[in-house]
Amino acid sequence: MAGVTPRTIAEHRAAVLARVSPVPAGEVALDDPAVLGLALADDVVAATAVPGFDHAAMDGYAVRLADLPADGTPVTLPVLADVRPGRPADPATTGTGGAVRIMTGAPLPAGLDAVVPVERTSTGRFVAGGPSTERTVTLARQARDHVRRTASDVPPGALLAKAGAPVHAGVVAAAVAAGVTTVSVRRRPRVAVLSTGSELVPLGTGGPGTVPDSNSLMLAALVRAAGADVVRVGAVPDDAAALGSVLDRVTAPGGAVDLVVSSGGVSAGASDVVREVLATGVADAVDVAAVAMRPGRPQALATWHGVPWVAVPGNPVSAFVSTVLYVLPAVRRLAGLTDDPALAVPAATGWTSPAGAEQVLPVRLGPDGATPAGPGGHHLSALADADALAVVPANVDQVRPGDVLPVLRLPEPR
Ligand SMILES: Nc1nc2c(c(=O)[nH]1)N[C@H]1C(S)=C(S)[C@@H](COP(=O)(O)OP(=O)(O)OC[C@H]3O[C@@H](n4cnc5c(N)ncnc54)[C@H](O)[C@@H]3O)O[C@H]1N2
Ligand code: MOO
Repeated sequence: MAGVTPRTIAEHRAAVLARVSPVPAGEVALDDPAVLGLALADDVVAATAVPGFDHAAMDGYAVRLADLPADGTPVTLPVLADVRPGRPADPATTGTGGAVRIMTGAPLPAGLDAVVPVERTSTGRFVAGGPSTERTVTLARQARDHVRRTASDVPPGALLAKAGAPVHAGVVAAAVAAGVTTVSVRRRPRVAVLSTGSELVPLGTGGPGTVPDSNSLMLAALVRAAGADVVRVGAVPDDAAALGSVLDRVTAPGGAVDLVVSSGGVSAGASDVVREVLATGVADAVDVAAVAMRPGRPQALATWHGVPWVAVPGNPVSAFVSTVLYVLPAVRRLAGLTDDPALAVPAATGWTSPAGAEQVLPVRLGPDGATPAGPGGHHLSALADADALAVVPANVDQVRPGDVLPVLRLPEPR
């Protein structure tokens, strides 16, 4: 692409991110499974304390420490009452000079301040479901009080999860326990995915000279894994009018996609339909770029009827790495998720890298670090074996074992 000064990966990513902003937020109940994976639009703060009341941490007998000799001498106490989880402590159990049979999680009766586990008492064990038959119990002071105190885990108002984090099982556990019922989350962004090329045919069809449209399925899988809902258009022929009408349709008001992603048609060929459509005047904010990276040099950005459009090159490995580098951060920003930082991972073996361009290499992560995936290099078979992409700086032409590289993990399938 003559006349275009190559930019860095970071520069192109910044250009992409400048075009997107988070989708709107709304309240969703924490018992709705659809909340899982969505980004928090606000911090989640504890509404109530955890625990909400002083309670027994063991099955046993609640006692008043003042009734037990400090030197550990056993005493025999009358069993005054029986308290169970889920009911408030009966004021009648607020006795002193006796022991109260108590089960784990039950509120500690007022005036009592420790629990002696049943196995350390003369009772030995409780019979499951059995009635309270003990009239007295012999027990001694223990080193620990086995009481979980109000707010000892979470004080009211404590920050449980930050805006930009995804709602996951741990967030649900902490928030629900702390009295939170709904969270403010952003809906999943909607992303239209299409590929361009007159040679492309849908899955399971084809003839001489045709190519299965793997990119639109691959793009859809990555975009979905990153948290978006995908509108997959599939392959569009190398025809500017056809591509223009597909873009008009997916960006029509009410159709409401938040982002369009296309593969192919961005280099200098006679049938490079994206380049052709970008020149028609319908597209705004057109940015045809060359990135000093291998693979994935030709890239383009535009806005179509107000919707941001990221165009990645058609070579399937180029399309894959470009999607991970540029499209997935855009999806995360639209979704309201905080940026996924690169890991710093040592190379487990050495490999060569082109001079003057950042190399984006599919790798496998293991205990010794990153190893080129599959047969190495930019092959589809490497993608099938990869769990991350390593980014080798432009000024490095030989990676040595132990060199620490930025590594982007591929998203888990959803
Ligand atoms: N004269 C130049 N030629 C090329 C340049 C250049 O700068 N000057 N750049 C090269 C680079 S780098 C790349 S990458 C490719 C990208 O070209 P396009 O984005 O226009 O991609 P296509 O030509 O449409 O396709 C390239 C290749 O990938 C196959 N392909 C495309 N789409 C799919 C799909 N959906 N599923 C499976 N395979 C697909 C396609 O059949 C081609 O083989 O341009 C270089 N050329
Ligand atoms: O850089 Mo192209 O993107 O060679 O494959």
